[in-house]
This record gives sequence, C-alpha cells and structure tokens, in this order.
Amino acid sequence: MSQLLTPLNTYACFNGTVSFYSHPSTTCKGEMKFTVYLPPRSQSEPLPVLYFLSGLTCTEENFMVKAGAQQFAAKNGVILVAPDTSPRGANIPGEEDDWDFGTGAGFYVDATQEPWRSHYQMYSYVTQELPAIIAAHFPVKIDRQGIFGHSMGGHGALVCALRNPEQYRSVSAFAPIVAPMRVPWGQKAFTNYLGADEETWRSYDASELVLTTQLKHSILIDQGTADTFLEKQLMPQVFEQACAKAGQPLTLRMQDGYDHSYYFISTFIEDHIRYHAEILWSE
Ligand SMILES: N[C@@H](CCC(=O)N[C@@H](CSC=O)C(=O)NCC(=O)O)C(=O)O
Repeated sequence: MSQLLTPLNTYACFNGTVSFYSHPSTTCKGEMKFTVYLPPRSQSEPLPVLYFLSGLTCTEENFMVKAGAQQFAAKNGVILVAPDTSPRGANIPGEEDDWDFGTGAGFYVDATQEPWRSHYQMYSYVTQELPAIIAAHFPVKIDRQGIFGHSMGGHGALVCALRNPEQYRSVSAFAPIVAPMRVPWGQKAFTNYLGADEETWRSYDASELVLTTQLKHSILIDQGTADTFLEKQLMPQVFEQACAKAGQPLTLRMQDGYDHSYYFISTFIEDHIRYHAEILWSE
C-alpha cells in the first residue's frame, strides 16, 4: 500500500490548515488527490477524523471551498478529509463523455466490469487505502472515524458505514441517493460498473443494506424540499421506510425551500459536524 504523499497547497484557516495532497494509489492504479483540514487542536493531540464524500462533478476541492465546515471542525476538534470523486486520466474510452458517469462520478463502488475495473475502485480506496494513508501521516485517533457526504457522496457515506459498522462510528448525509438501484443515476452507474445482474447491486444500495445491518447510532439526513433531484434521483422516503422496517434509528429532516447546492450544505453543516463530534468524542 502506497504511503507516498506529495503536498500541493496549504492555506491557513480558522487557526488550522487546509492542505491539498496527491499520491500514487495502488487501489485506483493512478494518482489520487484529497484535502485535509487540521484544526488547531491537532497540533497538541490526536483527534477524531471525519471523511466527506462529495457528489457528481466534484473534485477534492468543492467541499473545502464551499461548505464552510472548517470553523465547526475547529470548534469541535475533528479532522476533515475530502477525497476526489473518481480516478482521473485513466485513459478509459468514454470516461469524460458524461457528467454523471466516469470521471467525477466513481459512485464509491469497486467496478467489476471492463473497462472500468482496472481503475474505478473507489469503495476500497475510500474505506481502506485512504484511511491507512491518513493514519500514517496525520494525528488521527484511528478508532474514531465518521463519514458523511452529499448526493452521490451521501450514498457513498451510507454504504461505507452500513458495510463497515466497526470502522465508522457515525454517518450523516445531505440529499443522498439512498436507493440507487431504483433511480436513473444509480442504474446507469451500476449497470456500467457492476454489470447487468442486479443482485450484485444490493451491496451498494443503502436501502437494501439497512435491512440486514443496523448501526448503533441514529443516522442524520438533511434533504431540501426544493431540490430538483428529489423525486427522480433521491427518494429519501424509500430509505425512511427501510429504516422503519429494520428498526434503524433515523433523523430525516426535510428542509423547506432548500435546493441541492452547497448553499444548502453550508446552512446545515454545523449541525452535522456537531452530530459527528458528539459521537466521536463519546465513550
Ligand atoms: N450538471 C450540473 C449538476 C451537477 C451537480 O449538481 N453536482 C452536485 C452533486 S449532484 C449528486 O451527486 C455538486 O455537488 N456539484 C458541485 C458544486 O460545487 O455544486 C453541473 O455540472 O454542475
């Protein structure tokens, strides 16, 4: 597993630092990028770490620039990590053709189909390679990890947490794709990355996973009512019903008038970071 990091840029932020890094990924077989926010407390003690998975078209930069998360990470003593959303420059035919598939749209799955399987291994990258790199280079409490995300990244966060309940103590999401098997974005990605057999899709669908694995803590989801993707791509009611059936505690907050943008995320980011910090600092 590669541990070589190339520092790119560093910016002072709320008495801590936002830093951009690049590294050769053995999982994705190419150069990958991520950003880290180190709050001031990390200079004197190891801290919990909170991973943010971004949505379609995003890079490692969107969340750090637009969400306004750093001041609340500083206040609550958590390190933030935001990876890129796909491999880049893999030279796979068609990877740049669509904004909702290929580059910028890795969907946090391990592709099993050609030509994607050689590089598009975002599930393993996010759950294994990246945490190992973070643990090797930054002052994190490795037994205190949380994960959250937006849209495609909300789907990724829920799937990573439900498949690894011992690894992630807390999970939340903004406007997540909670039922990818039933919606066009998910069906397109899963058909191409995972193949036509829909049975193989279940292990990447939060509304299926929650029926068999429940988490210790309540899941927090915020969803805007003015989100243009709400009915066709997001369908939070499917996850709500699955959680009710499985007995999984869920706080689903329908936020009146909010859309799918980072204006929505930045409005509620404080609540999410406080939710994670309370769990990650407890016990
Ligand atoms: N085609 C548009 C819309 C793309 C978009 O809304 N992307 C969201 C995530 S959608 C689900 O995963 C996003 O986070 N965009 C980046 C941003 O900074 O807002 C487009 O190309 O923008």
